[in-house]
Amino acid sequence: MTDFDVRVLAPDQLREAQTLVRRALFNTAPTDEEWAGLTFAPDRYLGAVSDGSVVGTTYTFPSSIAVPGGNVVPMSAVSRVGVRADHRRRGILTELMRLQFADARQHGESIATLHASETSIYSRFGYGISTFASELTVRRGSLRPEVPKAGHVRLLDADEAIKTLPGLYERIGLHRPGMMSRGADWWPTFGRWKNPWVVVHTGPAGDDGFVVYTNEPMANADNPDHDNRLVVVDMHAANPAATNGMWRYLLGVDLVGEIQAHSLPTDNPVGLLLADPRKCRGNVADELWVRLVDVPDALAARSYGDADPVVIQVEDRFLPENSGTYGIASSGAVRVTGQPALVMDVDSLAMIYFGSVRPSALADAGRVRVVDADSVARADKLFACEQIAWCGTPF
Ligand SMILES: CC(=O)SCCNC(=O)CCNC(=O)[C@H](O)C(C)(C)COP(=O)(O)OP(=O)(O)OC[C@H]1O[C@@H](n2cnc3c(N)ncnc32)[C@H](O)[C@@H]1OP(=O)(O)O
Repeated sequence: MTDFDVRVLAPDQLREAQTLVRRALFNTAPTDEEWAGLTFAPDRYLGAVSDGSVVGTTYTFPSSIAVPGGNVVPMSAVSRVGVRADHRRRGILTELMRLQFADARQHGESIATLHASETSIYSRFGYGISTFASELTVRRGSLRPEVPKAGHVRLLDADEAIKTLPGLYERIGLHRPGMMSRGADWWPTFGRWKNPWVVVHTGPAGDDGFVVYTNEPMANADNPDHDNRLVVVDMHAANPAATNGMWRYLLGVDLVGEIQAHSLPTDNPVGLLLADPRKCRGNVADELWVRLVDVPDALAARSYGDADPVVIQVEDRFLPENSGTYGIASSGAVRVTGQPALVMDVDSLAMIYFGSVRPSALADAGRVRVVDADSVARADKLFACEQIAWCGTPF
């Protein structure tokens, strides 16, 4: 017996919902000005309501995501998950997740993704870490002289930026698995960055990259220079020359003590561009958490490497209709009957889906049960992906 109902929130409940989620994340409630700038995909803000008050929320906007092999498939981009502090641990998020997956299926979205505030929340609902990103800090770095120079950069003001970037992002394209479309539901959230600097790179074929960064003063009693920290929050490039050009620009900005870059692809070239690679320190963090909401559809959407087939058994306690055996072959993936060679939970399947983690690594870690030892190397080849997956879009 629960004392709450989960449902699609009505438009007049959205500000209460937005206030709840901001406060759940220890942020302030939206001001009138902030609220006026927010838009939401219709009927995708879900809530738990108790005694007439919104006590839990989750939202999704429809997007699409590139999967290995180049297909781009409908995807639920999940955010704004929060339960009021006095209503936690009584199953509200669990029921919201159940409703959200049903809603995703109704919209034909076989994949759901999110960025997690904590790693302890989402595995139980079948999400696994599917892409990773580099977080870098460059302290007083300089570019190696031989880095090729081609093209130029220009600074945009806020109005120019919002006119230019949507088209430029589309032109750059979803060229890695894990990259997602940024439609009309994403671009209004660009306002999350206060006073951003926006720089566009132009190469021989036109605009081909952009970087968005903010700055924070670093000066203090021990550091009286007017140094700033540049915080790169969004950076995309169509080609290496654009990446080089934007790093050339960033490293050349005056009054900068350090550059922090969030969420770069793990194969970013920054260390290779620097005269002293040790000026660049960083770590790799979990980026996109993925839920295969409709496992047969999601498995059929991606391509596979060249190896003899493997039968896997998927166990999905939260959405049992996904549980079953699947034949994975270089020609595709379908439901089959028969003995599995590998057995895994659906969150582990999400981890190997974009090729960021190898099945053998999960087997070594005890997360994939191996029935047929010969199948592990074949599964590695089938799920491998030449390009390193990366999303690169915060939401
Ligand atoms: C994509 C995003 O928006 S990320 C932002 C996520 N939101 C936040 O971090 C805001 C602060 N946290 C919250 O609002 C809440 O704690 C939530 C939303 C994470 C969880 O909501 P709840 O309604 O308490 O979750 P619910 O009661 O359904 O919990 C289900 C299970 O998950 C566990 N669980 C839930 N949250 C956590 C957590 N943060 N850490 C560890 N375990 C958790 C519960 O203990 C429970 O386990 P059980 O089934 O073994 O009993």
